[in-house]
Amino acid sequence: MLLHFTKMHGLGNDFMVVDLVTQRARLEEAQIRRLADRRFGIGFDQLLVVEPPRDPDMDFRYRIFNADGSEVENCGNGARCFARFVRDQRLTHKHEIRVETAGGPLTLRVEDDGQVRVDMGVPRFAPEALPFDAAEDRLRHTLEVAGERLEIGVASLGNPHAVLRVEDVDTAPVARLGPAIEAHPRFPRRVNAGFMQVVSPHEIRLRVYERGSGETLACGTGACAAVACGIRQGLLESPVTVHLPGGDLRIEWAGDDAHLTMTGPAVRVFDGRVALG
Ligand SMILES: N[C@H](CCC[C@H](N)C(=O)O)C(=O)O
Repeated sequence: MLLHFTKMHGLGNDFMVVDLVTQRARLEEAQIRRLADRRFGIGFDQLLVVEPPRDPDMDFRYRIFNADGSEVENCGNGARCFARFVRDQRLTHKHEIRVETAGGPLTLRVEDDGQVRVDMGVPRFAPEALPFDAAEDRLRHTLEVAGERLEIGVASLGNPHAVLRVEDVDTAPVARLGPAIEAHPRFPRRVNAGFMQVVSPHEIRLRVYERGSGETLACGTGACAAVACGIRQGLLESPVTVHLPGGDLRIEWAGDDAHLTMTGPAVRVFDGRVALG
């Protein structure tokens, strides 16, 4: 069968987006890995799947698969592309779209200027929310990794994030420490590893080594996690502009039990069809 898809990106974090509302297909883990391959397949950081909702209060079910085939709880850049896609495909005419994810509900709002604003819910820091093996919630945890003793913040945006403050993201040891943090045994479901440089209380630079995909040009939930940890640690104040290699995101969070919002672009690149072997 031929599966119709759309290639999209959020600040260079790129996606294959598939409508399984009007199409039917079963995508196995090995197939997803093949499709994700940038030489033998279509190539993407994540596969985003649009399905009918299971919860009648929601408009869609939003499923996310990393390039390694693992299904995950959330994808922030993907959420913005999801909102553009379902409107472009006329699966909805709403400007405010409620979606259910494995990590909880999200509200996506397509703004008049074409940017998309996502209500990411309340960031959580308790170790069990990630999960992370630690005795209690702390602003910073000590992590022994690759022969080094690091001080990290941890946060869940539905998916797990470790955030390491660095002096300069350009010289940060992302290639060496990223995989070691991702696979650290204290993160039973692995973790996304963010490297955050504080420019000012309202501005950071960030690189993210993503769980299941490696370093990407941008990570939406990673930007949210870095800002949430930075605000908690007293380093940052809302709103914060996050400069990622692929571009900028605006993150707002009033702290405590307030919902955190992320605003940024969503770009459609091309439509295609692929034979599912
Ligand atoms: N690699 C992430 C999923 C994609 C997150 C990222 N692309 C975003 O924009 O939030 C994880 O395994 O939790």
